[in-house]
Amino acid sequence: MSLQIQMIGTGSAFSKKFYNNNALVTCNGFTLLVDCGYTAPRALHELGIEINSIDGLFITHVHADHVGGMEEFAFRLKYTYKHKMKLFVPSKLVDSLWNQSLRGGLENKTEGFMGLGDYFDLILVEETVPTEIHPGFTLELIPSEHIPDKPSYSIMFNERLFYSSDTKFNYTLLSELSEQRKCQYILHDCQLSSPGIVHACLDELLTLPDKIQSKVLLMHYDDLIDAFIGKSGKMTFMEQHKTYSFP
Ligand SMILES: Nc1ccn([C@@H]2O[C@@H]3COP(=O)(O)O[C@H]3[C@H]2O)c(=O)n1
Ligand SMILES: [Zn+2]
Ligand SMILES: [Zn+2]
Repeated sequence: MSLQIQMIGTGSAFSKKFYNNNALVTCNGFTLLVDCGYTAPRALHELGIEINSIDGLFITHVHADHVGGMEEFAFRLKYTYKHKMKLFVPSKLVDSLWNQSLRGGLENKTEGFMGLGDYFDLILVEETVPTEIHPGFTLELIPSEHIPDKPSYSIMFNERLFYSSDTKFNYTLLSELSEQRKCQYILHDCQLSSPGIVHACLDELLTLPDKIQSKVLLMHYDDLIDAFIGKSGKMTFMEQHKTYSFP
């Protein structure tokens, strides 16, 4: 089943030129928003995409550029659209997503809104087993190395497209995905300057063999991108708002 991906933003956490690195992934008529950062509501508004036209939301980890738009989503879904969107959350993230990121704004004891399930149709997702979220549309959580002791996930879609979200560079994983698992496409975060520290940086990604690089699309980059065009080997920088098709 083919996938279409539109990055509603391609920026790093502190970019002032690009929106947060969040993606609309569509397969077989189902549109999933991967991450909902603090710029997501504006980015969607500029694209003319109504929140309630999105079928589901998936969260990779609890940094604000990935979850900071969720309070607005929750309030508008409840009060404007009167609709519970499907919210797919890795089970290890549920507690911190509510108690450490969203509870301050969303808890309402008077109305009895005491958890994510009061705003969303909450669906827990487990690691390392492909989960069918819609007929023909699967995702598999791959724990990523990002911040020590803070769970974060990359995703394998339909067993052939790897979406890193935020992760340090992992040559072994990318080789295995490409060679053993026959992964066809790799969408990877890319910090332009070295060292990466909590992200993969361009210098590290350039150590991949050409065969793997040619599968790689780069995202989550900072505002100095213009100086790096033409310096990314066989890898391609994704463009914000463009829709990419993956047959
Ligand atoms: N040790 C760390 C931890 C975090 N950071 C920055 O904080 C950002 C949080 O969102 P992000 O997209 O994961 O990118 C992180 C780093 O820019 C960082 O630069 N060094
Ligand atoms: Zn990020
Ligand atoms: Zn992060």
